[in-house]
Amino acid sequence: MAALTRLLKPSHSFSSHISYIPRSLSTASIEEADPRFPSSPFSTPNPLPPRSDPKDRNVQWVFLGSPGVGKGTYGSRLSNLLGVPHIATGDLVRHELSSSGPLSLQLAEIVNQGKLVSDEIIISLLSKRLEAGEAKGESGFILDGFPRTIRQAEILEGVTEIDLVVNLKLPEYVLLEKCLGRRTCSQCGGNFNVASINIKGENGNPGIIMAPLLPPPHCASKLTIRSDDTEAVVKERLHVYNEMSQPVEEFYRSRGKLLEFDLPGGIPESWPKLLQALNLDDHEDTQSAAA
Ligand SMILES: Nc1ncnc2c1ncn2[C@@H]1O[C@H](COP(=O)(O)OP(=O)(O)O)[C@@H](O)[C@H]1O
Repeated sequence: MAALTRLLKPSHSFSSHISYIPRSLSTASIEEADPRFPSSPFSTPNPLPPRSDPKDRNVQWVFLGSPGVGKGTYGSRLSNLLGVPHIATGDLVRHELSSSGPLSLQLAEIVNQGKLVSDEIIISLLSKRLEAGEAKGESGFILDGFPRTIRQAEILEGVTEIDLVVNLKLPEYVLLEKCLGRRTCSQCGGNFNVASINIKGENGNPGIIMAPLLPPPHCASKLTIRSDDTEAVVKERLHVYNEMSQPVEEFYRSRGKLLEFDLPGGIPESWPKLLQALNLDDHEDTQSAAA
């Protein structure tokens, strides 16, 4: 329980917000060095070695990347494949926003300006989510949208061992289009994207083609747009990412945990390559997951 005790020390500014750290975010493996990840800084992490069943892997992964890059898309696909929960702090924030709880007005103002919610609030929401998952017997996770500040990364580092951090990357001009094209079905919760991206390569920069991910007819009349997916707010979120979250990439790079992944295109092009980069292309489940 060493890590938990450390986190809950009265001197720690988060002590009043973290009432519980699930076992998966607490003790055991912290003190043991993980031989999969060499300690030398700037080394490229070696994703998990192939094993017979991806669901045995119980991963603790983080997805980093700018708004619109596809953290949710690929995080949730991998969560299905690996049988671990996909926990997106943006979803936790939106869930809180949609409730009439005391936090919702405060959160609406922050989110609709494209700013970051305070570390205290986000850790409190995440702790509650992990606690609920632990009670249901969840173990392992794919974290999406957390950590987003060095402070969040340090706190996470203090309580658990992150196996791998996947840094998804797309050129900035594509990110804006992708955010503005996002749609969610208010009935089934399905996520779609109406943006059609076809940028020719020039001046040594590669071109990129991303076909839209269109909703089926029964969702078409029920599509919603996130209130923070307006041009001005997306630009601010991209700016905030560069200022506050890009240093988190370096935090993990220097610990040898960062796997850089440049998306080569849309889902059909990117998903098989991502599986390959993660050593997950060896299992039959990947075929059905790709469908
Ligand atoms: N780890 C976090 N720290 C602070 N704020 C967060 C965090 N995760 C989500 N948020 C808040 O929720 C909003 C939506 O998050 P998310 O859905 O991850 O958006 P994005 O598309 O920008 O990656 C963010 O703009 C921010 O206000």
